[in-house]
Amino acid sequence: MSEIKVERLTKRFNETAALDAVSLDFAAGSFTALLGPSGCGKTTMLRLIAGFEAPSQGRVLFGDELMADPQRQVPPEARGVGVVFQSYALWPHMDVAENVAYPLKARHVKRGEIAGRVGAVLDIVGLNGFESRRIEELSGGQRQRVALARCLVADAKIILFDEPLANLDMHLRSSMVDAFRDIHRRTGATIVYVTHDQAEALALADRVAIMSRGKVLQAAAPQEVYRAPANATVAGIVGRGSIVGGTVIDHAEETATVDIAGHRLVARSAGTSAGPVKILLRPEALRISPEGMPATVLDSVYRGPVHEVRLALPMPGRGPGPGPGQELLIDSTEAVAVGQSVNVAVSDAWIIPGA
Ligand SMILES: Nc1ncnc2c1ncn2[C@@H]1O[C@H](COP(=O)(O)OP(=O)(O)OP(=O)(O)O)[C@@H](O)[C@H]1O
Repeated sequence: MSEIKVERLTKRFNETAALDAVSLDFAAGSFTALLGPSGCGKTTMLRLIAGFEAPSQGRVLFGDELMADPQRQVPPEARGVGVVFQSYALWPHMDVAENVAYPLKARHVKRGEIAGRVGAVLDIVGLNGFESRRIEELSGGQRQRVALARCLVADAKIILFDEPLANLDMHLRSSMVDAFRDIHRRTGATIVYVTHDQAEALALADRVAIMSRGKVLQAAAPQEVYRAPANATVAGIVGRGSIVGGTVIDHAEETATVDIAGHRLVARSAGTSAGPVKILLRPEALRISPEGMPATVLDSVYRGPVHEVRLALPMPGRGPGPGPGQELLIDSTEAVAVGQSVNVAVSDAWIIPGA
């Protein structure tokens, strides 16, 4: 059963639709990341689910129960939803245990039970032994863990996260990614997680909903949005890669032979396609090799384990050489010189639907 269902959900602020007729189901126990550029409507969607905003049109349901339509809204505190924001919103004058216990005290849970539940969630977030620490004595990552524990202690079936790791440094972020995966496993909660960090979204979620301008463009497993983006906008939001023009020579059901700058290769395809198409080539599917698509090195930047190399494809009818033609991005383990002629072997290509 769907734990959360949004139906043609629209939120307008003045003239602009921050959310534009979005329909999406969130299965019980699923972990969905809302991913997209700044201003695309991620936070608005979360706030409508939490009950901090009312819909302009459409509905929010939890199971069969109506939470909100333009006329009626169940107040946030009656929705039984846990919310964790980027700012931790902790009580500075309380210690860790008091902060975490707060939602239970507000509900008049018995003192003996509170201690046990606070201990259990501090264990989950790795803050055992920090019970009597003051908030100001904690690092940013520890504060976020306290906020997480305070949310978990209430045992909500639905937990909403709005960029919870945005204030943390890279090292802490990756350790928190592990903590979130663990929390999802242990609680089985239905999680909706807003981020503009695609690495975080792909690593954490079992489904990624790609948003742009108030719409959900694709909602699918991380591997699917990466390998088979539904359109050019999704391809641009998720992962690195090049989108090049080509022509379909011949097609089967799920593949097609395409011509890219005079070179033929087989690409995956969502259905039959013909004529000019746009093809997505991911850097890891391209390799400099003795044979393959001819190209010329435009630029090379060392990025740790690999050189990120920009290549120019030959212009049709002009032969190889740099020009205002199409470009490829590849990761090369070997250094290459600008201006060098190379060949590129392609192990995977995707014809972008409708592009
Ligand atoms: N209270 C408000 N009043 C007016 N406009 C708003 C309000 N809240 C959001 N908006 C507008 O709605 C659009 C979507 O905003 P939203 O905060 O949902 O985006 P977002 O995807 O979460 O962005 P970010 O990643 O920057 O947080 C933006 O254009 C924003 O300016």
